[in-house]
Amino acid sequence: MAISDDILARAAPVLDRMLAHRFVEDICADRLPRDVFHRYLAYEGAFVETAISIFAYATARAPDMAARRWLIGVQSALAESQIPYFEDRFAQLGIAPDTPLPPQARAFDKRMLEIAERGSFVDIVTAMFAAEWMYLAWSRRAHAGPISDPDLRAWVGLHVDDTFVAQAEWLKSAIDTHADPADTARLAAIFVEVTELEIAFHHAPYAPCDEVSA
Ligand SMILES: Cc1ncc(C[n+]2csc(CCO)c2C)c(N)n1
Repeated sequence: MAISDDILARAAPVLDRMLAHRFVEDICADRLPRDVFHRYLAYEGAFVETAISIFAYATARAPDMAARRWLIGVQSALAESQIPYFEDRFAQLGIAPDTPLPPQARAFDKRMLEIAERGSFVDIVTAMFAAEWMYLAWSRRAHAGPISDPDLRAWVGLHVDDTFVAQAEWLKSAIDTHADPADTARLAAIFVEVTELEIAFHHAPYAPCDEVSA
């Protein structure tokens, strides 16, 4: 079995919990409250900025030029198109760019950055694989159904388009190319930990009063 598939198999219970998350179920049933979506977008904007740094660490530790080139392309796309997307949406929807982050969103950002600072190339790639693979899975499911809010529809659409699919698949195959089978248990633990943090992250916009106690 490919190492990436072994990781997915070992992480199946937590991955299934994320895919059955209230946030995902609400989008699939076209009933995600607008205020929840807008708070979520504010937390997301902060994470996309963190993702630029995460990919910068991955670029620095990349084993070859092909990987470096790919990762530089990812950083460029995040800086040149994702960040402007958030700036534009925040302005249109009246979301404050400095919306305070709840503890769960801060914990996710902090731990992802920590893995990037301290981990090996495959550790970083696995953390981002965890973050992207489940987005692809739930976005495909959500995209097949009706989504009334055009902004939410566009957001889900971003995660089923060819660019995002290629990115998630690149991460998966980078694990298979560069990881050693002896790394599997450590990488599966990273995948599980990141997915647990994702579950908490997606719970946060439902409980904005957590921001007060932050
Ligand atoms: C909390 C959170 N987790 C995962 C994703 C999926 N995702 C979409 S773009 C991107 C960064 C660069 O490819 C990632 C990880 C997300 N958006 N937000």
